[in-house]
Amino acid sequence: MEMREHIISLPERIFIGNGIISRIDEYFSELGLTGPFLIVTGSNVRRLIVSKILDKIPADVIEVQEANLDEVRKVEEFAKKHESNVILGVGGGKAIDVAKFSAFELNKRFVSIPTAPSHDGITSPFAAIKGLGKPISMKAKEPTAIIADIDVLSSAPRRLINAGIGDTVGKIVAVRDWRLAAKLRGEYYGDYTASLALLSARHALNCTKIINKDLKYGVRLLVEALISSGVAMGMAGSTRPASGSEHLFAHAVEMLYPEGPLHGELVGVGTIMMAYIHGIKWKEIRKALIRIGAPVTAKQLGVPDEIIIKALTIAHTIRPERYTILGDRGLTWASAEKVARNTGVIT
Ligand SMILES: NC(=O)C1=CN([C@@H]2O[C@H](COP(=O)(O)OP(=O)(O)OC[C@H]3O[C@@H](n4cnc5c(N)ncnc54)[C@H](OP(=O)(O)O)[C@@H]3O)[C@@H](O)[C@H]2O)C=CC1
Ligand SMILES: O=C(CO)COP(=O)(O)O
Ligand SMILES: [Zn+2]
Repeated sequence: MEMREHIISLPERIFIGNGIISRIDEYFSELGLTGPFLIVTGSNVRRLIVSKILDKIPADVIEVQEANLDEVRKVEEFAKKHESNVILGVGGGKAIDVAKFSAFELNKRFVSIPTAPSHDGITSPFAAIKGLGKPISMKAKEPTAIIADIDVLSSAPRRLINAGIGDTVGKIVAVRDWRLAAKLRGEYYGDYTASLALLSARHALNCTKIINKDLKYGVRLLVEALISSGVAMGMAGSTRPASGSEHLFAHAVEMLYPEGPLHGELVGVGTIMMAYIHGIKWKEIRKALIRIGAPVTAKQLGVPDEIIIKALTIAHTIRPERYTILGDRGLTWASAEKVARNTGVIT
């Protein structure tokens, strides 16, 4: 068997616990991280959370609205001008992605401080940046440190927490797609990283039974699942264990309907439909999402039925090199409509 070079990018240190954001100064000196520091964040998170960090360490702050190339360039210019030494991503997936991609391009250290458990980009050395050609993740910098404060993460709006569960249950389909690609196309399949991603999905399903009763414990379980799914991506050297046809559907809707739902909400609904096509436990996944109040229909997503159907028909074109259950030719309009109808996504 030919052994090609395989590089594994993992975080150096993960800090997780209650109220730990106030210990950021200790963590930084433990790791030998010195300023100037640059915080990349969004306007809501700046207002709600960033002052907790500024109380402990001096840092410049820059706000980003979107995870696109213009915002990356803006951050890079600022970082160069202010000679930033460490770039901190503080916020949801977008702020973290812009920070980690800028750190990668500038070869600076990156610290991930998630404020919502809404995505598994917290750990992954990949970033979804718009304007680079395709609406999929690109190689970025692995975090030197992750500071996951459960008090902060569980104070995020419930919709964001539910989105994280949606992003994580998606791994059930992603791993099936990966196995299929290995069988039909001889693609490399990493048993260990696939198992790790599946373990994350199992934790997320379990989380749906706990989170309504014990929010903080549920969020802790979820954050661990998100972190280990990111580790799976870092070990695989690609997003393959964490992204399959359910993500292709989500990316397709994001392209057709940019101001639409959260990433994890779309992945959750995509998982229901792709699990149906795979012939696996789609009803159980749907029930789990309903249990936590996550969207399972086009109406709840706020997306027109036609966009859902259109997205199903174009999903296979987004990443043609990544083989999935959608095959090379994808779904016809009639079959897409049937899938969406039979799974209750449209009525
Ligand atoms: N790199 C990777 O491997 C992965 C990347 N992603 C990417 O991540 C993005 C999705 O991330 P997601 O977090 O859903 O979306 P956003 O980053 O857009 O966050 C959604 C909203 O939540 C707000 N927010 C975040 N934390 C809090 C909080 N504690 N309290 C109140 N509001 C808060 C943000 O505010 P503000 O306006 O301040 O930002 C923003 O308005 C997508 O671009 C997706 O492609 C997803 C999975 C993996
Ligand atoms: O969202 C992701 C994993 O949850 C990343 O996947 P993509 O490579 O499809 O952007
Ligand atoms: Zn995702």
